[in-house]
Amino acid sequence: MREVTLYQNVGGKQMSRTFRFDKVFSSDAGQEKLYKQAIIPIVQEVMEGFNCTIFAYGQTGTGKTYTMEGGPRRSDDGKSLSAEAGVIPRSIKQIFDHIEANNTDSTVKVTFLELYNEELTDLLSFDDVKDDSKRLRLLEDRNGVVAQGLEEVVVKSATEIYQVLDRGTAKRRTAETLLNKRSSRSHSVFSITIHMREVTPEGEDVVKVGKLNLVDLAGSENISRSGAKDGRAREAGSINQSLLTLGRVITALVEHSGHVPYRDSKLTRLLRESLGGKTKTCIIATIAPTVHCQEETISTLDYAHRAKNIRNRPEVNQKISKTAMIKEMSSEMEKLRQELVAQRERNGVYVPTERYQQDELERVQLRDQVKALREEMKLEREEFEQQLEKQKVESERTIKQLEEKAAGLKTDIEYMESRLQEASRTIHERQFVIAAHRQAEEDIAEHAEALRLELEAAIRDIRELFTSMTELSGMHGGDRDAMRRTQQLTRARLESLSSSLTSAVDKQRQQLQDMSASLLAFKAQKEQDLRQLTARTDNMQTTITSMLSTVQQRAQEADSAAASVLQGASNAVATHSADAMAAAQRLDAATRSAVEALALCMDEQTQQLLSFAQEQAALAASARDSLKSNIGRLSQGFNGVRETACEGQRDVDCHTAELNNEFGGFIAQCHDELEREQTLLAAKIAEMLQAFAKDRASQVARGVEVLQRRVQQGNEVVKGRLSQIAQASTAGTQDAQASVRM
Ligand SMILES: Nc1ncnc2c1ncn2[C@@H]1O[C@H](COP(=O)(O)OP(=O)(O)OP(=O)(O)O)[C@@H](O)[C@H]1O
Repeated sequence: MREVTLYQNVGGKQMSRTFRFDKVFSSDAGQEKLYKQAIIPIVQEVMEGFNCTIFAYGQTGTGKTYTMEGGPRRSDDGKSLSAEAGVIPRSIKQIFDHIEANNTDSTVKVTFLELYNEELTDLLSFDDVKDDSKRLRLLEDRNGVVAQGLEEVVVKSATEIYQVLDRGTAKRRTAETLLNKRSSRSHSVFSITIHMREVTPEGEDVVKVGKLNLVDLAGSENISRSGAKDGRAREAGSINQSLLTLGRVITALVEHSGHVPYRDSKLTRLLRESLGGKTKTCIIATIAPTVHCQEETISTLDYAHRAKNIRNRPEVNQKISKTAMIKEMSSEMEKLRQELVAQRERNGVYVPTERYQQDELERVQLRDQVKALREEMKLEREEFEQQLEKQKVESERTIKQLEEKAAGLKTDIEYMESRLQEASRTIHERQFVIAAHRQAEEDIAEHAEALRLELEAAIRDIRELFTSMTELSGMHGGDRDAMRRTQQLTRARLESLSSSLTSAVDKQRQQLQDMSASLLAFKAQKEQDLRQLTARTDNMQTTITSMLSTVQQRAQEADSAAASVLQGASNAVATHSADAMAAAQRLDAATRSAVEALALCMDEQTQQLLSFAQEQAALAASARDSLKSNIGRLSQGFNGVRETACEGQRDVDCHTAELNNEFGGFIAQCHDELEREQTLLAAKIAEMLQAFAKDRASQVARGVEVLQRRVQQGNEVVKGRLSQIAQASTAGTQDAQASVRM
């Protein structure tokens, strides 16, 4: 079987994807089958002097560890391997079987390390797993990248190697109890190096070297799900870094990019030779054939499929002649001896000439690097200073603008205050006018009282007039004309009195109406003023709020820009310092001290930079704070003025309402009183006229009666006189006749 086909339901459509591999094993394929078909040829190549690497890659729980380590190692008989034994024990067995079968003179060395959080732990050392100082460092030597101080355990039999393996696994488990499920998130590399002695056809003794790396990678889903849980951010990030870099390295190798980012993670640095190098590499991709793991399965298959396209250039390791080997070992022994002597005497460390020269070369390179770093730092510092200067200028400009706006606001506030004063002056004036109106009202009331008195006096005069008229009428029965004139005169005076009273009332009403109208206009004016004041207040508040938010935003921007520049500088310095420190560790004590001095100098510069940046940040913060406090004060002042304005307005409203009430009552009262007085006056006048008319009629009737009586009396007198005259004339006639007769 060489294919994996994945069926997916995409938008209701059944789709399938097929991946081709060298070999595919179903879930029921046992450990033995996999080993026989896939691993045996690789281990054989190792025995031929090749370097080979076997990776287990896949989602957590899909069987990477099971494939590499397997279940119980021993079968029930305790001699052979169990059916569940994985790739590692089986490879060990194959190697030792081969050695024994060929009776090869050989040395087998094993190393076992774990990479967790970008930190290397030697699983075979007896150091405490919690001791951070015992973490391994990666160094590059002429054989490639090696973990400095990694314990290489020489083993003589498969049983011994199993014990070593168990020790490493136990140590890994101890670490796992410290951090739950650590194995899912760590990578482990178990390496077996075999030195095999051979005799060439020429009869030369040579040593053949083969190396097998067995790598159990962290769960691949950590790539996509990393960072999802807060507590694991850094840890997952590191796994990401290693797995992602592995992915990127694979992509770069497949696409034949110029740059392959091996140096971006410890895993890829460590396995550099296994990826696109001289090593033969096999990837075992483990998957879970369930629907809910579909996404991860596709990703794993994709990953493995891409990796399949990497073309390594396997080369058999150069065989070392026995003489060379002895020479190398002697020089190594000499080196160790010198080191031991130096250690004993504590007067330095022995360094072989070649190593010294290399170190010297590295020192020179490092010096150049440091110089370049200094230049870079200088440039960064200059750039940082320029940015700070720019920000300072910008902040100053902003502050100036804000100050200008604040000055504008102050002017506005002053203007508001003057408007307020004007309004309170107007209120006083209005109060004065109202007082004057009240005075006028009182005057009018007094005038009305005077008029009333005058009317009473006039009524009294009329009475007197009628009395005199009556007398006159008695005396002069024929003086009707005079009486009529008097009557007309009286009516005219009464009318003029009534009209003057009406005009006084009208005037008073008019004055009251004017006063009401002016009060209403005053109120409307004040309301409009208040509306304008409120609108301006709102505008000013909006402006202040927007100014505050702009200032805060600018300050935040300045802070974040400074922080990012600072962070960038710190990062650069940290990276450079870390690189410099790593390089320094490869040098001798003298070089190290020079580098340390340089590092110190860099630290100082960093400190200077940091303190400078902090100073600038503090300056920016204090400028921002003072600006904030200025604006706060202005805002407070403004609020105070607004409060005062509101209070003034409330007073105005209150006064206006009181005045309205007072005037309403007063006007109503005046109206009532006027109407009552008018009614009373009208009633009195009507009464007077009635009484006057009645009196006059009765007087006239009495006069007529008197006159009639007098006329009768006159008639009777006349009659009596006439009869007397007639009698007298009769008597005279008779006398005359008598005299005549006489
Ligand atoms: N082919 C298999 N046959 C029997 N059991 C298996 C097989 N594959 C995995 N298992 C079992 O499944 C469980 C998980 O497997 P394993 O620990 O090997 O997964 P893993 O991919 O290494 O997980 P992690 O990434 O967490 O280390 C173990 O209990 C293991 O014994």
